[in-house]
Amino acid sequence: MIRNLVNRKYLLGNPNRILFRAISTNGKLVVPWEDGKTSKYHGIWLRDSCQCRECHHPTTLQRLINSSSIPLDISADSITENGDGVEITWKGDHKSFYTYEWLRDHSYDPVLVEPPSIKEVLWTGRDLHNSYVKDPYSRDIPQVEFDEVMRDDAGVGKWTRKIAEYGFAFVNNTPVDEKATEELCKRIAFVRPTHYGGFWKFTSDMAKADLAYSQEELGVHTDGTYFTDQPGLQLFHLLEHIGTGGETPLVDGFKAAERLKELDPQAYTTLSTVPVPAHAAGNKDVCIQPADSFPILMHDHKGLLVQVRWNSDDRSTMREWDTPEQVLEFYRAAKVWSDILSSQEFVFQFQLQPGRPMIFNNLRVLHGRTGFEGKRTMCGAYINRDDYVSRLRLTNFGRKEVLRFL
Ligand SMILES: C[N+](C)(C)CCCC[C@H](N)C(=O)O
Ligand SMILES: O=C(O)CCC(=O)C(=O)O
Repeated sequence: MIRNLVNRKYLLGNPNRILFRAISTNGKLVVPWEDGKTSKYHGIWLRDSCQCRECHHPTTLQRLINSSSIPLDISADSITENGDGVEITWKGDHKSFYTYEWLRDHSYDPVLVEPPSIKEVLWTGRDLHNSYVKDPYSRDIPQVEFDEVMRDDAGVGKWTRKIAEYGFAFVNNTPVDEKATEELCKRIAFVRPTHYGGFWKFTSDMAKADLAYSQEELGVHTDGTYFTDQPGLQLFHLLEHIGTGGETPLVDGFKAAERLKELDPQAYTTLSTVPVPAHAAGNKDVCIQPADSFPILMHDHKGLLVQVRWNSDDRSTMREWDTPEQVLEFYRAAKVWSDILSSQEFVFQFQLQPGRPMIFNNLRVLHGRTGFEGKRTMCGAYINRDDYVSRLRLTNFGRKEVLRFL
């Protein structure tokens, strides 16, 4: 038993029981853990992952060695362990040291430790609507205070956590002006500039050739389906509306996709596979199209739904079909999806208020606008997904915890 490690939160292997075989083409480092699990590591992977100052820049955290210079069948001259980990002396005399904690965190055969994450709280419009109509400031509605967000990173952590859980959040008591709203956005990260500008203010004057700059109704959608890198967050702050209409419907796209999969698995598969082209071409100086046509429901390499890319207005004419039969199936599936998105059960609709901006995850939550009359002025911005998630993790888990899994 490793005395000083017994109370460590990682049940670590008894070093005398490292069943080490010479690291060669087939040899691996094998670490049996106290909890009965056993990790196996390839020699080239270990050498490539050496964390010493020659191989891994201590400040920039970048790799310094040329991975392709490592022999595929690299082997070790010796291996020793101390209470904290394992030292390997490679042929050619380079020494690498791997703490047991690092080995456990980075175990891949099998994966033993998952990085910290925030559990999503999926919702239907009905879940939120009933609370909202009783009290728009109900605890059921994700919201934070402007002052707490502006005050410190704990406030930013609370705000980003709400966005991660619910896909959106209001910010109460925000000064009704562009400057304060832009400063608010920057508490998460720099804004994402596009052909609409960086931090934007817009009204129904067709200043940009896009329906957002009109009084038209906009069905629920995600923005930027025509960008390869769809904007991650979007913030809207209604500065003024003298007139009627202009309500905001929101739908939790992940909850809607869950229902689609239950209701019509074939439709879910169709919308997860058929490539959908998109464009932004109203303004004379741009014709923006993504590097590829992407499906409406996008999954990560583990099959997890991570992005909803749906904007029927911005969808281009679809010319690329696997087979002619796919055409009718796509429109059938899109109708099932659209019916879910517009159903009373799934839509949470409210009127944006000056002083209460709303930010949302544009890769999950769909937004829209009912038609309106009168003078209506909005401001807001996009923020890149990766810049948001970086800020979310650092303010909620702390840098040390986040860096554990690089
Ligand atoms: C937000 N702002 C008014 C600046 C731009 C709106 C862009 C709307 C576009 N049809 C899309 O869905 O991406
Ligand atoms: O005007 C609004 O409330 C929203 C406009 C919109 O949907 C957009 O800018 O994407």
